[in-house]
Amino acid sequence: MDMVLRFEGVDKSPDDPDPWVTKVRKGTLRRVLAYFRPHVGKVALFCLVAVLESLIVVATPLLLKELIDNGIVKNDLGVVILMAGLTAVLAVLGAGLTMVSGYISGRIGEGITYDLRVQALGHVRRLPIAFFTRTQTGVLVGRLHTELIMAQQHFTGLLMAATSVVMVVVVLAELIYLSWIVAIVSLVLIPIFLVPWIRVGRAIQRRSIRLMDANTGLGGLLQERFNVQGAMLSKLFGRPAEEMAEYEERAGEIRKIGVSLSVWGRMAFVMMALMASLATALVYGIGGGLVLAGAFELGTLVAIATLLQRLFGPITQLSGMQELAQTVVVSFSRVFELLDLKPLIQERPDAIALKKKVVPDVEFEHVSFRYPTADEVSLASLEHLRAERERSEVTPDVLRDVSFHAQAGTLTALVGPSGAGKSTITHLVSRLYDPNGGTVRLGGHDLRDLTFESLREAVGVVSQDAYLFHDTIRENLLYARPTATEDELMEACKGAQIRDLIDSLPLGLDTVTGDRGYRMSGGEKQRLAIARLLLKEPSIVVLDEATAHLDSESEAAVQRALKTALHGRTSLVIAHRLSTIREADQILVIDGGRVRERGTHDELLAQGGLYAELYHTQFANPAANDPKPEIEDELDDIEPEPVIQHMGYGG
Ligand SMILES: Nc1ncnc2c1ncn2[C@@H]1O[C@H](COP(=O)(O)OP(=O)(O)OP(=O)(O)O)[C@@H](O)[C@H]1O
Repeated sequence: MDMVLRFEGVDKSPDDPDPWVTKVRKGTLRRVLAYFRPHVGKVALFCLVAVLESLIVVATPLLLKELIDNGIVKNDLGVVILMAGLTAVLAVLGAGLTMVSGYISGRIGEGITYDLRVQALGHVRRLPIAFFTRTQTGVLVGRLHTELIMAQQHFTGLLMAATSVVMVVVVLAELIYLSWIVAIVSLVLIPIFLVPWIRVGRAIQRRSIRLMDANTGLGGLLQERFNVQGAMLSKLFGRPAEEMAEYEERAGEIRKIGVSLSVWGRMAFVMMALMASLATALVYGIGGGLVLAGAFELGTLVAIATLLQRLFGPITQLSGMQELAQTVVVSFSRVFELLDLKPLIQERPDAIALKKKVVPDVEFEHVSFRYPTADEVSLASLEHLRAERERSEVTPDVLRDVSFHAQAGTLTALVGPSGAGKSTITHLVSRLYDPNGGTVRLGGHDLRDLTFESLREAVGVVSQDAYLFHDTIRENLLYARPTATEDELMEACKGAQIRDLIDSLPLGLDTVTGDRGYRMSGGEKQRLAIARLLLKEPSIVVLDEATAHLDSESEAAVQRALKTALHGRTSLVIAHRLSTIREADQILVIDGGRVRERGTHDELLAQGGLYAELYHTQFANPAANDPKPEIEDELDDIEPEPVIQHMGYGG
């Protein structure tokens, strides 16, 4: 416990700042130890092997004493051969036991890291989307992966070093047995040496954390810049010289900390070696005098000298243990930080499942919402650029008193300026966020009363920039329904108007989509996303129509696909296309987080309000002024049509 408290007190200096985030909390050590519980049997076996190893180590000097005093000095070859043989046998046995203890410590270390990793992954998976919107992906991956590997390595090293404790105790006991004077001298020297070592240990610990942070930070930056979108932005807008300079600066920082860590580590080693040499010289001086005075025999001095080598070796390891233990505790505490983040959105223990096969209605009742603050959803250490003042800054309300009712099986179109809150409304329907006030209901149930599983099954989402995994088309589709047969996959592709494309590809469904689907066009990706939706068969569809102009063929295909996707479902569509808006059972005009107007296309036009104004502004725009604004209902005749770019407000 002391150790943990000491970490908290690590001094900060301008040139050697603490990492600004990781705090090792009181109780962390106890928490780390709790992970040992399932591995108690292996730990006991490990201790037993450690004791056996120590006994072998201390038996060797006794054999040497016997060999010298009763063999060489008394000229007895039999004793010499027997003792030498026994020493060799013990050496082989000791080597075998060291291998066994290495295996067991590996099993314990890996086992504990496995438990922690699985727990952390499960927890992060449950965190709300707000966490992921704030977190730098690479840094999160670093925390869950690289840092855990480091923790595991240090942890296994720590277990190995733990055998030193047993060794030191046994060696000291034998020293006392052989000569209490020499034992006392050794005992006095150890604390004198360990005091300066504590300072060295702290310096090493500070640098280890900074190194971990710097490595994770660079990893995060690389992940961001080297994914397809990042690489594209960088190629189009990037300033290679400046970017390279940034990489160099970060890599240079890592080099600087690494060199400093290496120097401090070497200093620790030198201190230990010096201590061992000085102590050995001292003991030989005192012991030699005692042999000359006839206080003990030559064999005893050699045994003591041998033992001392065995004592300072484990002490060196023990001192390294402090650094290792600190690093392990810090590494664990970085994962604990994540585990301690309470998911803002949780399933109630008594949550009920939404009825299957029944298409529910969607109702918003006086809903207000603001996006959560940084402190509510994420960790500063995972957002490398988060400003201190932003942490608890309350964000403004994005939705204010929003009420509407989307009848089961109908189409509701959301229109309005960019930033009005349309996407936010759709996020609340799939419970990516909970409202701060009011209620969102599906089929008459408050969303917060429903099980996650039934909600996931009921609501299907197609976003503007449909995300595809870097995998085959088949795997991307099966993600929605792993049990789907080949026929069902092809049927869904047909419904989504993507079948012809797939048939034309040499590898068909086994074509790889590329990172984030970058090898598919915008329209193709959206149709694949629709196929995925059709396989999922949700009763509610949340859709963000593409704003980008598609060519006439893609346009018509997407619209046909949508027609299939929305049929018989309750749909909430962020609409950009006139045909969708005209077909909607109700249009909600969202502005400034409120529902300003509602009604059908004709009703709203007749009202002559905001919708009418925006509609006319849009179509007064020559670029968007299609010669045939009247879209025929017969989908086969669909022509490219005006895209309502957020009703004239841009975006
Ligand atoms: N994760 C977030 N955290 C904080 N604020 C957000 C977040 N997402 C959106 N906002 C803010 O909420 C407001 C509403 O955004 P929303 O995405 O709902 O608008 P929208 O009407 O869908 O706009 P667009 O048509 O441009 O997509 C905006 O001011 C936006 O900046």
